[in-house]
Amino acid sequence: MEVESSSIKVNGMQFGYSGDNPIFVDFNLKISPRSRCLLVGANGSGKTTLLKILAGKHMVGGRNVVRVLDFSSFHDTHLVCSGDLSYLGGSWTKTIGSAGDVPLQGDFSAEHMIFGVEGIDPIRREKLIDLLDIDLQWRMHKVSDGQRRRVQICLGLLHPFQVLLLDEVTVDLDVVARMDLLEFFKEECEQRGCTIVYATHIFDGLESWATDLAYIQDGDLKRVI
Ligand SMILES: Nc1ncnc2c1ncn2[C@@H]1O[C@H](COP(=O)(O)OP(=O)(O)OP(=O)(O)O)[C@@H](O)[C@H]1O
Repeated sequence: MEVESSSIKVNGMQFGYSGDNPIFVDFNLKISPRSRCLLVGANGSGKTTLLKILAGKHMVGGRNVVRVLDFSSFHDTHLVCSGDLSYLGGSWTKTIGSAGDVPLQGDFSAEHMIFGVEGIDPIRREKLIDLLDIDLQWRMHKVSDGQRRRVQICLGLLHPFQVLLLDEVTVDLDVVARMDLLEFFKEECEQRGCTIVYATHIFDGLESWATDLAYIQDGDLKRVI
């Protein structure tokens, strides 16, 4: 008998911001382990909203509606606290375990931020600092948007995640950094069996990167490949 396996499963989800019409009505999604899924759709189609729901930032229905690694992404907070589920979005904050949302702007160094995260494999940390070309002496209130973004991405990748949700995070990166990062993501999926969902409007270099493409339109999922 074939055992069904999904890293991400959404079952008949309904969601709208309070007072507004629902964005999703009876929405279903299944993403298998090792997938690199591109999430695409017009502005306002609901990509960010969906990623935030998957990241457990909105309570939607009961425990069985939004499942990540077979847990409820909203109720089972250990998913985020353990680093198994990592979300990198547009805002300049990073959710770090029980510390909650930590701002990424202020008079402190990149080193302070990165080495302040406990329980990290030093080899993985060095690899990410190198990959993202981060100068540990950067002061976070004086760096450029792209430099701050590199630190944010590094923080989001320090724990060896099982599911990674990316919302347009490569937008401030230069071409070389973006390509290196995409290659790193591919290796992570292939070597560690992780799952990545990446919402973007920038398709350069993604032709052979993605294993799945999910297109959202009118609150429905049109799976393309
Ligand atoms: N906090 C909020 N409160 C109320 N409505 C919201 C909120 N955030 C988003 N929306 C609405 O929800 C819909 C989906 O927005 P969302 O940001 O998820 O789209 P998106 O596909 O990520 O768009 P883009 O490609 O422009 O980033 C839009 O109509 C938007 O106006």
